[in-house]
Amino acid sequence: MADTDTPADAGTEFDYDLFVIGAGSGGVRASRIAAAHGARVAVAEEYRVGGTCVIRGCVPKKMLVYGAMFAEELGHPENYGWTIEGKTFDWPTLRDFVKKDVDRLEGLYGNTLANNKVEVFAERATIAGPNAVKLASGREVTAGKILVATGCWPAMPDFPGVEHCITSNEMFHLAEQPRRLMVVGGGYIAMEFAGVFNALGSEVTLVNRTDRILRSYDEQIVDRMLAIAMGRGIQMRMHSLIQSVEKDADGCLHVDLGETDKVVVDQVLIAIGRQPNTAGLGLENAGIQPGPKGEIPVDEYNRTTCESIFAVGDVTDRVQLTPVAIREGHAFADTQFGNKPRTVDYSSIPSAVFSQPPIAGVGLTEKQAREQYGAVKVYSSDFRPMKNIFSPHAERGLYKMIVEETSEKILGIHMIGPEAPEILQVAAVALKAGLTKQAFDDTVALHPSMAEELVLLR
Ligand SMILES: Cc1cc2nc3c(=O)[nH]c(=O)nc-3n(C[C@H](O)[C@H](O)[C@H](O)COP(=O)(O)OP(=O)(O)OC[C@H]3O[C@@H](n4cnc5c(N)ncnc54)[C@H](O)[C@@H]3O)c2cc1C
Ligand SMILES: NC(=O)c1ccc[n+]([C@@H]2O[C@H](COP(=O)([O-])OP(=O)(O)OC[C@H]3O[C@@H](n4cnc5c(N)ncnc54)[C@H](O)[C@@H]3O)[C@@H](O)[C@H]2O)c1
Repeated sequence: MADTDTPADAGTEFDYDLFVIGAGSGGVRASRIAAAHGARVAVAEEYRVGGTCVIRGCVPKKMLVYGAMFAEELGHPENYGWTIEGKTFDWPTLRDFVKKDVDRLEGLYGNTLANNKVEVFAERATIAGPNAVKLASGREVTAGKILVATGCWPAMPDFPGVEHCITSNEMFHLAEQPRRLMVVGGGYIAMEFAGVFNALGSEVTLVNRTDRILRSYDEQIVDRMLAIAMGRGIQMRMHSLIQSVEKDADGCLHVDLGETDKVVVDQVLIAIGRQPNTAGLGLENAGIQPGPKGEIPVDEYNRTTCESIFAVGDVTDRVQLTPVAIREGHAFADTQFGNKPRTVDYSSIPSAVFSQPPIAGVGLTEKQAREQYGAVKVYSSDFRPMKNIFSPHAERGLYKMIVEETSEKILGIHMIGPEAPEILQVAAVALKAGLTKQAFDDTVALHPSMAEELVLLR
């Protein structure tokens, strides 16, 4: 791996000091910060500035989640004293409202790059050599350093008729709301879209190859999630794999799950993970050997085996989350162009699944804590959130805190319930700061709130 303290290329030996491939979360942050440090920066984007998070990930997804939450509230207006005649839901209206905001954000990201004097090439770029980039237009440019921030792409299984299935990319552009939606996978994307479309009134079937979903989350929390999802009408087909999909003349999809019956749906969403975007990227032109999933191997300073080439974000297959890609891009720019060598701390990264209701967690799950520490203590609160009193669903929230047995140092916090991600973000500070359960006990409850359950854990 190359040195960390290589100074920015000040001369004009190259067209740019830095060429970034991919204007997503990691690439935009790296471009902006490197330019602020005085580097001459260009970035190439083959689709839309903003990348997955802004254009077809976190942001439009969260807006659809708000749509689902609104539908949920509208489902039981009478307890609030409202009578609403002629309620109807129009998917294209929600879809187009989300699209409009994505367009607005894309513009803001473009402005940020322009304001920082980052040159944007709206085209695909590939690596032509250690200091050379080839653009789709045929033009070749040179740079002192190249940063690969090309992200990931949805993985697709291989079965007859897979071409009739779609990925999360297409979910934001559907012409019609699917009356019957099949979701394949048991991860983030599967649970989030299953929750959204179930709340919007689609019949949702989730197909998962094992009996576990959301593997990185606390099992008890996930079990609660599964029970709630089934209670809300999501059909769970565990230990199932699609054998084939056939499309009939009406456009309906007949899905063979290898069982006696075929399930007929309007759309099949494949959400089985995302693979690094390195195919045809020209890594071989710089002697970089991708890893088994196609990822670019890097060290803690985001250095590849080629000393002028770096990589950040999903393409490195470390942690596929926006805030992590942003931190990596920032640390790279500070290290290489700001004379401030920095690495990213990957410990205790909080995360959430924006399902209905959401799940959030930080630190070790109960199982992981028992494996690592042997004896641990688990405090929990299993409660019916006051908000749910208005709802026909008698759903209960569950908060768990896992602590070291003797010191009671917090090892993990896990939650399911309304607004869990909002509450967990703050609780994660306590875990990161190395606090003990006593600090929570010492804090007076803020009543009435759901968050107060965290200082009342037993
Ligand atoms: C549906 C969905 C929901 C998500 N929700 C969340 C969430 O709630 N919270 C969260 O933290 N994370 C979420 N994520 C993950 C998050 O979006 C990614 O971790 C993050 O966007 C990674 O940033 P990146 O910079 O590595 O890559 P990206 O943001 O994917 O950016 C890569 C960019 O490179 C471009 N590109 C690729 N190859 C080339 C090339 N050769 N030339 C030019 N341009 C190229 C691509 O078009 C893309 O714009 C979600 C992802 C998806 C798919
Ligand atoms: N809220 C968030 O932060 C958020 C939301 C969406 C996506 N993301 C990021 O994007 C990544 C990708 O999301 P995802 O949901 O596609 O992946 P994931 O890794 O979360 O889940 C993939 C699921 O597909 C299953 N699977 C894998 N291969 C399979 C196969 N061949 N056949 C059937 N099932 C298979 C896995 O067992 C797993 O349940 C996530 O890992 C996450 O980092 C984050």
